[in-house]
Amino acid sequence: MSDRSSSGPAVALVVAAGSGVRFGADRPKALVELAGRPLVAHAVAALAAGGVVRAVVTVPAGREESFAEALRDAPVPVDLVVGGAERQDSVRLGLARLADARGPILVHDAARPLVPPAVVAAVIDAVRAGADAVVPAVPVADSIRRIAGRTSAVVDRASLRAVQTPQGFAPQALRAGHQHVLDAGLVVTDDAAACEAAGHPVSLVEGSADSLKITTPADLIMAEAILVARG
Ligand SMILES: Nc1ccn([C@@H]2O[C@H](COP(=O)(O)OP(=O)(O)OP(=O)(O)O)[C@@H](O)[C@H]2O)c(=O)n1
Ligand SMILES: C[C@](O)(CO)[C@H](O)COP(=O)(O)O
Repeated sequence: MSDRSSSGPAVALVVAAGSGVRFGADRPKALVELAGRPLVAHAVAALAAGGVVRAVVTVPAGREESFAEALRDAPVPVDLVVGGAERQDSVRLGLARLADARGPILVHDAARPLVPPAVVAAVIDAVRAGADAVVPAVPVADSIRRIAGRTSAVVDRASLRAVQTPQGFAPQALRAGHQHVLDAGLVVTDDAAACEAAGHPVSLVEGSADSLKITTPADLIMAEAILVARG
């Protein structure tokens, strides 16, 4: 736990520099439109509605203009930073632009456009309350099996959670986590794992089924249905 995490406004690092190979669009996935608006614009608006006052967005090299256009009407100031080869590289590069951040830093996938503001606010509140690293998570719906050679073994899903973003951090914990990952040559799939590898505890708050990650075109259909249901 940290006692230095609440002394500034909450800011966001939105990772949007992926190409979206599994989605297979004619443009970077974060620029794909959901209800006529790019995913990255939905994501920034959702973070702002939850209490974030500024966003750094990582973008693919050479696509700065398209992203600036997509975020022209963003409700908070946005800085664009060219991302890296892997997600963790993009986070590290974006983090360098947030060297002055003193309050909670929320790292969010542009590919999760429909995170409810209440989840964003819960993450911010948990960091302000002193947590180093906070993850929104949801119970696992499927039965789970672990591969064991040529057979497999059931895993008790009651103790498992599926991890979402935005993940919230005390700034020094997030910086230490990504420095550790870089120094040790580790590969992590999310930022809580980076902090954990550096010795910081990770807290959970309740995530939301609405906050699905758009990975394939089928996910976009699901997101459209969620928007219709929201009215
Ligand atoms: N080098 C990378 C890779 C990913 N991301 C971002 O990290 C988030 C989660 O990644 P994912 O959904 O897997 O996106 P892609 O890497 O673009 O997808 P794919 O693996 O299908 O190419 C996305 O918002 C993506 O833009 C990033 O900023 N920089
Ligand atoms: C950060 C993340 O969305 C948490 O579930 C996930 O780890 C991203 O994984 P991906 O392989 O980059 O899609």
